[in-house]
Amino acid sequence: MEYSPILHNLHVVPSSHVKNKLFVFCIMLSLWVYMIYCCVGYCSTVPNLTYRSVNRHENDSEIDNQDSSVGASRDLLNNENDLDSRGDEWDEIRGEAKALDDNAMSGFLNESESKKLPQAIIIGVKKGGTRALLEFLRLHPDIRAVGAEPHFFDRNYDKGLEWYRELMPKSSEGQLTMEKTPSYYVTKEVPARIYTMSKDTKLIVVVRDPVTRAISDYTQTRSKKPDIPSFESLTFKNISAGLIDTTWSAVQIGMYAKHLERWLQYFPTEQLLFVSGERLISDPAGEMARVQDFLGLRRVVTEKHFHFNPAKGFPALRDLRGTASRTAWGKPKAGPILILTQRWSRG
Ligand SMILES: Nc1ncnc2c1ncn2[C@@H]1O[C@H](COP(=O)(O)OS(=O)(=O)O)[C@@H](OP(=O)(O)O)[C@H]1O
Repeated sequence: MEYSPILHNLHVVPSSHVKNKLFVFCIMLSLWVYMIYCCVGYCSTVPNLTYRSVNRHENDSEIDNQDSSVGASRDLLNNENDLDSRGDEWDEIRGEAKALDDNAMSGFLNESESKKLPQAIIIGVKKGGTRALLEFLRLHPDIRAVGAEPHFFDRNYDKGLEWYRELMPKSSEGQLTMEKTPSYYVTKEVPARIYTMSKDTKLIVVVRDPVTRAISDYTQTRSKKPDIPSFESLTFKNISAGLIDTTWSAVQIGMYAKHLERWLQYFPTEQLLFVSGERLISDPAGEMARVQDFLGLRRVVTEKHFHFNPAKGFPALRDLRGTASRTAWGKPKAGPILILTQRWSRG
């Protein structure tokens, strides 16, 4: 057959044209898939952010409301809107890790991670040292914890378990998901609700001398509302007779044994761990060893993570930048050990 330019055009030129089109189509398809993936990753971070802002707003308006946790008690100390902001303060210290948590690409890099309901919860007590304990635990590579207080089992239960799960950070198999909400311990509905979620939930209570706890609670409120009555007048019905007003919430929260009875109706003692708020200050590594044992974790958080700051009188977190765990997050190994001092204000 003779060479024909017409035939050549019919067979060769159209096929290379189709190839070009296919090539462009593939590139566009890949770009679309990538963009959709990024959007999905971004959206998964949105509920957390939304919750934080909504929660703050709710707390602002609740500041003068009765605290349902202690029933009909007199409550002049409901200033829990402070709690999340202190969480943010700690988050600044852990800024690097938090930024990675919120990064949509971290999900892309580790598809085996998912959000899970907490297997362990710090349930109390308010002003016991719960924030410090949670932040110490967040140093552990096998723990993923939400920084803000979800208040799911006391204030947001009607939102449902899916809502609660969405608040949790992603975790991989073998990692424990945790949260802390100190008002759970004194709220009568909470033990049954946690039991309904999972009867195997591990429960941690940070307790502290009830009198210093009450003073800490009161001091925090007075820094916001200087006009409240004196501590003595709120504590005593009759100061000369030494008669204490047990209807005051600051006193009620400190009646640890009374609240414990409710918990023991649902959970065996082995599932509850009482942590000493005092020892979290005097011997944080020792107390952390107990907590890690209770949670069935390796003792990773040890003396080397703490630095005692004599000026503040509190242990501060030591940021071990450059350790193996940091390099696991893709950070450079070089760099000096930084000692980060935590600014703690009373109240
Ligand atoms: N390492 C470390 N650093 C700073 N503070 C520490 C630490 N360990 C325990 N504490 C004590 O924690 C008290 C605050 O308790 P909470 O975090 O449970 O308060 S809150 O319920 O979340 O508002 C707080 O009480 P006050 O300082 O008396 O207010 C501290 O005494």
